[in-house]
Amino acid sequence: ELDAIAAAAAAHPGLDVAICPPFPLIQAAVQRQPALAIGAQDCHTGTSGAHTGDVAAALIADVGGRYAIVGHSERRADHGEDDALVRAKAEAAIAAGLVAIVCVGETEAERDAGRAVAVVEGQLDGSVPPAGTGATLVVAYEPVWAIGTGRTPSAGDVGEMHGAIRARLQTLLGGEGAKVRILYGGSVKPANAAELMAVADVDGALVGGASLTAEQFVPIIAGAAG
Ligand SMILES: O=C(CO)COP(=O)(O)O
Repeated sequence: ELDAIAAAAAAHPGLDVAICPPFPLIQAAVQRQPALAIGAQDCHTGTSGAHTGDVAAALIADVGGRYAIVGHSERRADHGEDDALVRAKAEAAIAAGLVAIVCVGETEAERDAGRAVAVVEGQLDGSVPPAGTGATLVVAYEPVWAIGTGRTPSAGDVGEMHGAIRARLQTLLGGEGAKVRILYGGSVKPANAAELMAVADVDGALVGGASLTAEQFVPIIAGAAG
């Protein structure tokens, strides 16, 4: 699968394609496809010390990783990660030379209550590193209720949220906030990728299930390339 994905990435040099496998597979993925960007699904906040089971951002960089996803909703839910911890992880990733992909997104109850934009703005305020730049920071909007469910927000709702995220990033980061790429994630599939990627301020996708097979991920790469 990785070979076919790497070939598709090479065929679209204007697009940044990255694969973020579980920790034990990062080094093997880098060695197999050195030209394909590989990243991690998490990282630790610290640079040294005794933290058994945690993986330092510098170690991810050492084995050739280039990205770290931080604050994924599953980390926030399964491990109680709050905004301050997510920000500390993002800062550690950036300090190690990685690009930090900071995830935000509302639950279904929060959306039903009309609080989706306010919730995401609050997550951005708490988790975006103040020194983030267009080169070091990516934000991924992933509504929790859309992850792995086959459901996606309407293009209108995605546009509203990404516009709000852009505005907040510009408030938080000034001019760099205009350069930070904002990904949409949650049930991105070959059939909906092009439509979602065409929405204003959607600069890419964070793909879960459909990234596991080249059969599904390669058409998403093509859809993102337009
Ligand atoms: O959480 C996700 C990516 O990190 C999205 O997962 P799915 O694409 O499987 O919905």
